[in-house]
This record gives sequence, structure tokens and C-alpha cells, in this order.
Amino acid sequence: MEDCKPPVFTFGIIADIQYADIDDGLNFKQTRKRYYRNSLRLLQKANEGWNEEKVKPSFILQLGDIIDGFNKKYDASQRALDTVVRVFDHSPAVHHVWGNHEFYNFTRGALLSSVLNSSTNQQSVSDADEFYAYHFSPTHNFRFVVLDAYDMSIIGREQSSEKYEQSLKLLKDHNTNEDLNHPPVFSGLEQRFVKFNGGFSEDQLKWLDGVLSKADEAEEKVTVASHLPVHPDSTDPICLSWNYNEVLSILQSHKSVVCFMAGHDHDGGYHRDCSGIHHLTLEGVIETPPESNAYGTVHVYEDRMVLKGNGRMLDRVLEYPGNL
Ligand SMILES: Nc1ccn([C@@H]2O[C@H](COP(=O)(O)OP(=O)(O)OC[C@H](O)CO)[C@@H](O)[C@H]2O)c(=O)n1
Repeated sequence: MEDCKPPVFTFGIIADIQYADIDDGLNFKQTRKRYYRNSLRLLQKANEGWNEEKVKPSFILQLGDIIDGFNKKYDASQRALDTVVRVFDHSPAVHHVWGNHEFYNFTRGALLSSVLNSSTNQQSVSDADEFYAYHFSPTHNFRFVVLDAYDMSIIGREQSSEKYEQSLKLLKDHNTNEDLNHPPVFSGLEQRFVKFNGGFSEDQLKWLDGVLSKADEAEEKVTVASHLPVHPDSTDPICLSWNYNEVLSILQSHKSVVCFMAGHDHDGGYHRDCSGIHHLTLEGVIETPPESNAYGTVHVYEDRMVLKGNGRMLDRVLEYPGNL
């Protein structure tokens, strides 16, 4: 994995921290332990690791669910967010992706005016009906796009909004359960039609297509990030975005796209698709035992990215599609 040439730059990655000052618990299916307090300690260790890197990360990509929905129940949302964000104090810039747990704790309006809106000074988002998506270029030839996977959703959207109404219709067309958090089937892709997932609006898809067209022209290498995975082979299908197929066909129609990063499925996953795009679903900190960890540093080179994983996050060499 070692390379004689230094990378062009590096960046840190971490997902599903889901911090809460509560005792350990289990996931909904009772199959995985959740370490709510210890997730903060693992984030601190990740931060120490990034600070010790020879080439310090230019930024950290936080893939969503930074605090757990349980905070809302204890009226502790702001306190938990302040606690987690304080750990990042001495880090480089942090790019925050929004997941379902952001919306269990805060309204869209509150998120837009919070520290979790990292689009400030980028191409910014102005009102709560809009989607939270932006792009940035840390250095010449490389671009990152942050997507809003809950743009079409019944969590985080005002019940009076058109997006809520359309999302509820779509969800109910596919899921007839009274509790929409329960999947409509026990296996297969239809499982994704649950309330804790969401989708991308037509406007957001159009915007993404435009950003990627410009990146193609500029011959950039683009990494796209969202809380929800968009390739069925990179995740348990229950965690897929509702309209994953639409995003996927846009990504695959642009030569600039090299990698798609997501969280949500705490077991993690990886798949290289037919266009050579790497779909990386990051292991969640919340379900990582205290003696391990789940974060990485990505070393970006002209011809590939090298992920150096820690704990249960594996090392990976991500060659760019042109080098297939
Ligand atoms: N089968 C299920 C799963 C979940 N719920 C309820 O939905 C809410 C969110 O669940 P949670 O497990 O906390 O969501 P995560 O984002 O941490 O994880 C995503 C997937 O679960 C991973 O597989 C919560 O209120 C659950 O109680 C449900 O009702 N039925």
C-alpha cells in the first residue's frame, strides 16, 4: 500500500457516529450492539489518527447520522451535537452529509442554519424546500459532490409541502404496512421502500447531471457522497435510496465519476460497477466495538485513490475508471 510518491492530497472519512449520552443498546432487529457513548471516543481516536498522518487530511467527509435520534427523546439534540462537533474543533474543514438521524433531531430549517450546513461559502442552499447539495474542489482536477438523500422523504419535510405529499404517495404505492418503517417484503430490492430511507428529487438529479457535465469537460475526477447507497451490490437492499437507479444511470453516464461514498448500512459494503465506479459504503461507528474503530484516510493520487482503513474499515485501492 505504501507509495514512494506523496499523494496529491488526503481526506478523512467516517460514517454513522450516532452519538448519544445513553447506555449501549441494540439495533431494531436486535442483531447488532450499538455503543452510543463510546462512539464519541472512537471519533476522538479517529481525529488523533488523522492528526498523525504524514500528509494531513485537507478535509473530513462525515457521511451522516452524526448524532442518534434518541437524543430527541431526552431533549439532548443540541447538547449532543455540540459535544460531537467539539471533537472536530482542531480538524481541517468537515463536510457534513445529512442522514435520517439528522432529521430525527432537527428540522431542515434548523439544519440549514447549523454547523451541519457545510455548504456555507460553497454553492449554498437558501431555503428549506430546496435540497442540501453542493460541490467543492479541494485542488485542481478533483471535485467532490455532497448529495441530499432525504430530498424526497417523509422525514424532514413539512407535512404541508409538495415534496412530503409526493414522497408519502411513492412510499405507500410500494409499502402497505401501517408502520412505514417496516419493509414491504422480507427480501429483494423492494425492501428499500421504508420511511427511514428517501430519494432524490428531479431538480436535484438535474443539478447533479449539470455539475458532472462540467466536471467531464474539465477532465476532473469526481467523488459523490450521500447518506444512502445507490448500488444494490454495495449494501443490504433495505438501506438503498428509493430511486437509486436514477442516480446510478446519471453517475454512469459521466466519465468524471470515480467513486460514490455512502453510510447508513452499518455493516459496510463495496462494489465496483460496470462503468468502473467504486461504490463504497462505510462501516458505521455506532456498531463498532470499543476496542476497534471505523474510519479511514483516503490518499488521492493522479491515477487512483488508496483508502487506508482503521479497525473494521478495510484498506482498498480504488483505481480510476479510465485505468480499467
Ligand atoms: N426494520 C425496522 C428498522 C428500523 N425501524 C425504526 O426506524 C427508525 C430508524 O431505525 P435505525 O435502525 O435507528 O436507523 P439507522 O439509520 O441507524 O439504521 C438504518 C438501518 O436500520 C440499517 O439496517 C427507528 O425509529 C427504528 O425503530 C423500524 O421501525 N423497523
